[in-house]
Amino acid sequence: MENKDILAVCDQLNIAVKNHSSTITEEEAAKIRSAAKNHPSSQKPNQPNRKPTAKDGNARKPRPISKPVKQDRPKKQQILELRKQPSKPPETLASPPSVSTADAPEPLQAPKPVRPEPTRAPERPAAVEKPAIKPPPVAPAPKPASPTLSPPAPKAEKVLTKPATQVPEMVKPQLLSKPTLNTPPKPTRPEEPKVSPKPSAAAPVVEPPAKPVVTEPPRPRLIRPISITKAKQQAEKELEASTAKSDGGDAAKDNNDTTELLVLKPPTSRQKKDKRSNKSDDQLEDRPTKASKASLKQKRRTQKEMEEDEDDLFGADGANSQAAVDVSQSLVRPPKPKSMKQSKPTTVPINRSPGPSKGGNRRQRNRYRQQQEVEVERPTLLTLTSELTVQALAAELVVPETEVIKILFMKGIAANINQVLDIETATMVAEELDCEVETQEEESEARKVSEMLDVEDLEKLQARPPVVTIMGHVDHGKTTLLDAIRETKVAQGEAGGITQHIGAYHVDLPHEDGIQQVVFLDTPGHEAFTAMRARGTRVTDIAILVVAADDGVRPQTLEAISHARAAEVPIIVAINKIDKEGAQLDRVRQELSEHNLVPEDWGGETVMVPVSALKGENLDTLLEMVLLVAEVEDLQANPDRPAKGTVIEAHLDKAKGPVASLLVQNGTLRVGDVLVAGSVFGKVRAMVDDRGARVETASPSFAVEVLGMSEVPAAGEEFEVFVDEKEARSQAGQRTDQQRHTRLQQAMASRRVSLNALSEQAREGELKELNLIIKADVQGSLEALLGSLAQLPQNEVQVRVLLSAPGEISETDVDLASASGAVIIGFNTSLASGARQAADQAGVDIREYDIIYKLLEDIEGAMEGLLEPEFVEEDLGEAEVRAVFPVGRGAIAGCYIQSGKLVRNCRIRIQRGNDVVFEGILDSLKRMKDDVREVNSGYECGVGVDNFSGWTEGDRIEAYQMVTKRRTLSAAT
Ligand SMILES: Nc1nc2c(ncn2[C@@H]2O[C@H](COP(=O)(O)OP(=O)(O)OP(=O)(O)O)[C@@H](O)[C@H]2O)c(=O)[nH]1
Repeated sequence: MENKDILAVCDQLNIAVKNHSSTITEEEAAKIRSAAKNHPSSQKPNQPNRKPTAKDGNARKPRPISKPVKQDRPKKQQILELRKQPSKPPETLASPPSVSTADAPEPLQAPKPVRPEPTRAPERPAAVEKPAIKPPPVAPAPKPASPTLSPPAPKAEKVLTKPATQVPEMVKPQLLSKPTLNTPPKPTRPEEPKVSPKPSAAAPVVEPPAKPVVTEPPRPRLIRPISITKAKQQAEKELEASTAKSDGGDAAKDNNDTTELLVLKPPTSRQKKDKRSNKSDDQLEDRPTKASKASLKQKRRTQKEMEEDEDDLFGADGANSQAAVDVSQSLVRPPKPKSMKQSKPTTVPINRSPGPSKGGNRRQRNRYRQQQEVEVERPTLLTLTSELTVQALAAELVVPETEVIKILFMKGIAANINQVLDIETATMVAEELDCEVETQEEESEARKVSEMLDVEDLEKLQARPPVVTIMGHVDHGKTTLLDAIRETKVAQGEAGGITQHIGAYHVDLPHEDGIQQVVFLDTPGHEAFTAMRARGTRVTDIAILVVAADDGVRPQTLEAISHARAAEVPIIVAINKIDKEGAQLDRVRQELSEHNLVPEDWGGETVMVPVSALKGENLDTLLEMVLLVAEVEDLQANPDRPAKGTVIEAHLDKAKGPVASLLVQNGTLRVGDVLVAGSVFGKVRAMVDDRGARVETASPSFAVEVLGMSEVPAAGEEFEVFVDEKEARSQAGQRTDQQRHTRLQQAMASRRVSLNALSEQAREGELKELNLIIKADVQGSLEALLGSLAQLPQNEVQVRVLLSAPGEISETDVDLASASGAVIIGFNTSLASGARQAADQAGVDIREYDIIYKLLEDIEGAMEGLLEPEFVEEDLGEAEVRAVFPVGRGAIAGCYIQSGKLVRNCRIRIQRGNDVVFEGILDSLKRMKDDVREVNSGYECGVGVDNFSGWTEGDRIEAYQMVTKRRTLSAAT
């Protein structure tokens, strides 16, 4: 029977077969056999239904043989053949016996009869396809189907399997060309085409979660021939159904095609990874639909077409494709050589994208490493505000503690990591590590420390008088100028003629038909008062720089300029002493210009007024300028609030107790106000203005002397009025504790200076200390003194100030001095009762001074007294040897003393020509025959030396003695 007849029989018997290659069971075969016996076709004589072709060739001969046996044998032969197939590749498997007989005649010649029908095989595909569509859908095989279960029709298989195996090659371009590929469901499950045949499967394209789906590797079973075949069938159905649809539909199909092809690509390791993490069953559900369509499309497209697409991808549609490449490359790593080449560059941006990629991790590591490197960078500038431990310093300098300890050790300082270093020592260490150090005090000294105005004040601001500071070099006439302005003679009353502490004076100036107040701060011009001047600048609004016309710009002039600039206040230059003969105005202007103070006359911006303070010349112009600049500055404050300001000066008055000069910078200070200045609590008992008049209030820019402070506050401290007394007290208490702690640290630091910074000298016994207790009238004087002392050379003798405080010298101070071997220095202060007596009893030296120069001189003297004296040669005389007298084993030199004298037991040097032949002690000196102690010049004498007898006439004797000589501090330096 012919195959189609057999298939017809199968159809009748309801045996599910697709074509002649389909596998049937033994039972089904038996049924078919019995049915076939009755089939009409089996009754007909078997005749070939076509003419033998050339291809058939020699098949003619066996035909007669095959005829007789054909009816008996075909079934068995078919089964036998089928059993051999499973192990063969699909193509081989796909060749059923009937087909193989067409190509190879040998089986036909076998003893078992075979029908010659194989020659009709070429016509079969059409017949095969029909039944392939008709059969009910086969349920998806749960396991990979063995080829024996569903050998495909030879032709159909060739069409399908080839593209299937080539898919990875052809797919890539498609994949790359369409971003929609992000969502391709797997078409490799053709068993489920009907589940979701929607072409809209492309929609998920935009959904990021769909991406991982794309990356899913196709399962091995998905490329089973049977699956593809079924997919094809299903796809054909769908094609038929959709041929009438619109172009849009086609487009959708195209998309699906792409997705279909995509999935067939071999998975990459990353895809596998992604799959593990992202895959979901739901996503898998969608695949069959797309797969079926893809299969269909695949069938319709030739490889050539694919390649054309690929070309298009990287051609006309460059932009889009590029984007697609970016996406898809991250998803799949297709092994496709051609497209790989094209897509290589596009992998770069993907690698750059943030994420947990290896590249990203490396970048993170690099960033971390860079951070590490940044952290390791050492600072080049260090700001030190207070002493600190070795550990803290090491941290600041970003070095190991051992490094700091090593540096200290090399300097002769043994320290551990908890050792506290003073700023000086810390600076030394930092400089060793090439790090500059600046101390906070230096930086902030001249700055306006805190803003006096609060936000609430802004609505109630009123004009206030300017606070003017007069600055300049020593003796350039600051006090005289101020004196001239306020028409008093302050300068004459000052000790030593020098201003020694800040004074604040109010001056009423006629201005625009009224009176304008100006507050002047008279700051000292001596170098020692630098700190105080800086403080003066800190509260000032305008600086008057006094420069003597006959002296020009001097070091402290420059210093004053820098302070004014640091405080950002305008500078008015008063060129003083223009009445003097040596006055050179232009020279002063020139010198100032070199320091960026260019006079207005020369096109600059600095107001310069030539004046004579002594003669009162041109002072009006100067004051006019002050008011003008003040106007421009628009100085304001809020008088309707509790006062806030700065302590200008403070001292202890025997009768009045602590007295503080306060400059009110904002608000109004009233008698009865409770205030805290620094750490000092106070309740204003009385207020006195600069003219000695009692006042009840002090408005902004007013300076008053306040009584009622509990202690002497430090000059330069800010003060603030508190509404609540309790709060004020607690605030003061807190600050006191803080200060006590700081003082303690300073005391420790003072001791450490001698122990640490100078430990090397101390070890060698060279270090001496001069312990001092300094009491002064006011805080400002103390600072000036301490500043001056600090400038004394202390490399061999160290000045240690054990105590410095304003007030009179008390018995307690004497006790302290006695215990520590200190000298008490009193500056502008007096002795408390009993102090002198106590000092006499304890043998304590109390020195009192009212001029700073004298004080410093004495201290220098005391320090020099502590210096180790030096031994120096002192020449005694010279003698010439004129005769040599042998005496026993030795010899006596007969000499003539040419200068000075020779003294017995003095040191002598015997010179012969330019050589020194002996150096030692002159043991015997005789005049005539008598031993004498010394012989003067012009006389002859006999000289004997125990260890030397090799005299020669003409030798010269130099006599000298070693004496100690007191050293000066400058020499010691
Ligand atoms: N010829 C002349 N001498 C003046 C003038 N102004 C000041 N002097 C003199 O210069 C000297 C110093 O004057 P002071 O006012 O004490 O100078 P200072 O700058 O305040 O000095 P310190 O307080 O030490 O900083 C005094 O002898 C003054 O008489 C002036 O305009 N002309």
